Amino acid sequence: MEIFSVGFEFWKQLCSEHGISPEGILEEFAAAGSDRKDVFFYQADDDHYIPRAVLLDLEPRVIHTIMNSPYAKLYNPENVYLSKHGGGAGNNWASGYSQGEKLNEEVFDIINREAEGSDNLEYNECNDISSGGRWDCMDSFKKQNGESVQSMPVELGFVLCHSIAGGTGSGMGSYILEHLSDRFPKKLVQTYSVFPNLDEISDVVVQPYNSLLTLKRLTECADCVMVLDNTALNRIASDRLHIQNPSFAQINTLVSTIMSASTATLRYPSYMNNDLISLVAPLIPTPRLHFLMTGYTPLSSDHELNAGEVDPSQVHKSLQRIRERKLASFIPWGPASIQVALSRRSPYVHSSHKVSGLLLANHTNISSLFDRCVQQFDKLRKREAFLEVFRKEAMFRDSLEGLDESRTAIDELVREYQAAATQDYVYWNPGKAHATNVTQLHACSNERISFLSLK
Ligand SMILES: Nc1nc2c(ncn2[C@@H]2O[C@H](COP(=O)(O)OP(=O)(O)OP(=O)(O)O)[C@@H](O)[C@H]2O)c(=O)[nH]1
Repeated sequence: MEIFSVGFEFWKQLCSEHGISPEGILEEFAAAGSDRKDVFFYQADDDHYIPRAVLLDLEPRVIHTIMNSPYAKLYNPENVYLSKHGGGAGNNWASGYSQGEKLNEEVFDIINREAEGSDNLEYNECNDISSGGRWDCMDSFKKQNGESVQSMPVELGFVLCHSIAGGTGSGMGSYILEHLSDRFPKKLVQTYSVFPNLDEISDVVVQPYNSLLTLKRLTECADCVMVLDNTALNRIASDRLHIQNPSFAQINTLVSTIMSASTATLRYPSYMNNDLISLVAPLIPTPRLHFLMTGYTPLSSDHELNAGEVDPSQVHKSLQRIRERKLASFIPWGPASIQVALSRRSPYVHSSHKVSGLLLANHTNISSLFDRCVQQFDKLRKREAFLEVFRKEAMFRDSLEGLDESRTAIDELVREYQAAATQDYVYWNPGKAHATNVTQLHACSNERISFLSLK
């Protein structure tokens, strides 16, 4: 199974939450719903919904799997793109990137068509691209639902879902990411990026090279990266859910839960966080430190079961307590930022938990993940291991500078996160050595918790 399954699971989850059948038909029981199906789907006719998605791949296997599944008719066939070459990227970032360059026109024709279509619509949209190597491009409307008298400003954004370790999602993904931010400089680019499981020996030997090359683009070209860490997800599955050797299908169930919960306030709007910008802006006070951690919990104590809906005033009291008692450490150079967004959730998907919560945190400790990636890179690079596959591609034929620049960029990112945990971060200058004693750093964060309550 491949990473595309993450995007596929996401769409399956959205269909079930909005009462849309695998063929894209709105179920009768969902016809009167006040949810915003149009955030992630367009309406072909009264009861037919199509995902705002572009699926791209360099080899046919996964797209064929989808086309042979009950969801074959869900997607717009013009938005499913398979390279004619069909040989994949061989787990090589450079191959994925250079194929992205060659296919640039065809791929961006599809993306542009989606984006233009969105602008022409009366209500606003936000685009989305998902899937490792294959990108779903979804324009998400922020059309106010029927009762509202106000119309919202038109806004377009992209969400990309990919892996950083293989060849297609990382290499071709990097190419698209660079050109997306060039072509749509004012649009928000958010990604769901799958990080490899560093606890196990990967059969992708060049994974550390692929990862740093992609991380550099994620740092420079994305506005917000949701880190989906396979190491952490595997540990959760085995330690907390007691699943020995979890499969990707099991991991992807966790991932699609996080993805759907993190888009819940867009799809079930309330008074705040109902567009992508207001969702991520409070979490990201400085532009490069935009890698977010997620946590999810079904809260199921008796108290919650009897309490029913979350009382916002109680939530705010709890937050105040956290601040007053300093139960969490926050960045010392800015206000302690912890927010809660309450959201409804789908009435069509049964859950035994009355309340569940998604945590989105911008935590300086994320730098330890990048640091591990740098260390893995160094181990290979020092031995000059597996460089010949990169030298085969024109961009690395004469020099491996591009590879080493990525290492420098991520090392700098790690140092910036470390500096952000100190009072004098405001004076931080990437070019200069920072006089921080790393051992004295403590991790701090900016947090947002979404409580999804049943209504
Ligand atoms: N969570 C999750 N991770 C996956 C899945 N499939 C692959 N991965 C991880 O993603 C990385 C490789 O990504 P792939 O999707 O196989 O690679 P690709 O982007 O298709 O690139 P090529 O195979 O070179 O064309 C590895 O770190 C895998 O552990 C999946 O279904 N779920």
